[in-house]
Amino acid sequence: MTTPGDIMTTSTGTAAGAVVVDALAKSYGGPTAAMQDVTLDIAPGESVAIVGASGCGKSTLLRMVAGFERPTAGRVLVDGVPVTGPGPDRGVVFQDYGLFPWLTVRENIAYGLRQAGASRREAKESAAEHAELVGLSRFTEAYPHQLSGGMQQRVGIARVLALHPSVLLMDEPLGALDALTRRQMQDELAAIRRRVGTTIILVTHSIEEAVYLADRVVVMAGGASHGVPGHVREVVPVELGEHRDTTAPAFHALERRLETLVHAPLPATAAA
Ligand SMILES: Nc1ncnc2c1ncn2[C@@H]1O[C@H](COP(=O)(O)OP(=O)(O)OP(=O)(O)O)[C@@H](O)[C@H]1O
Repeated sequence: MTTPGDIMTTSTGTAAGAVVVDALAKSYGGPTAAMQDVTLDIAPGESVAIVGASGCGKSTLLRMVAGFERPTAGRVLVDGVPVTGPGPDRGVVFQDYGLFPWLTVRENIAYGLRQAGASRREAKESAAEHAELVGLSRFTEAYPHQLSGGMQQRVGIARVLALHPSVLLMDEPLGALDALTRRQMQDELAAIRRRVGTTIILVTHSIEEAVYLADRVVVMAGGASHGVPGHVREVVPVELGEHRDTTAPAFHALERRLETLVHAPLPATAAA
């Protein structure tokens, strides 16, 4: 079995985790499509945050990459392979941890591994390694209700990472946490990312979180309820190095630029 620090490769030996979103569209049948013509090229190991006003299609995009929903048009490719449904190459972390309350931390992390065919011993060892990766070595025998929200989400992340996805998809993973825990978990996510090197696509309402964690921030706009299909307004690179200081002037300047982009009005002609 691979360990948390291993770099994943495809069967051709190239680094895994390349995501191509190609002219993606989704309509739920209303007068305006939820999303239209969304194209993104995400490199292996890249961390991309998706931000935008409510209803612009962030979660819809993530669900289509996850394979939970089929696009109306366009396609998603992961390492060159079209996404036709959920798959082990993509791990999904949701806001509501989704842990089994009757299983311990170790059992929760091991569960997916056992389902994927790992032996009891392999699953146990890997669960212990991944509990350590997220700083929960001392809590492997605890049950979810004995843990704080932040700790439960760490279990949720460890459980997904134990399956060694080449792409980690996260929809507001820290949204249910208080501000202080959220900040700690952002540090944790940044550290995990440096260690594991998985491609990350993160949907967040927090511009600060996006600037803190991402290599690029995708700003989406529009949405069915705005009368304009959801679309990519701009993709902004975050060139602030590996260890970021949220109090630095350059950090604030980028936050302000992104806030302005997120809240910019839709073109009058398009919205008409
Ligand atoms: N299952 C569904 N059936 C019908 N409409 C849907 C469905 N899921 C999403 N939509 C619509 O698609 C649009 C995009 O929704 P989505 O949840 O992707 O937006 P979002 O940017 O993630 O929003 P938020 O920031 O509020 O979570 C919205 O207008 C929403 O009402």
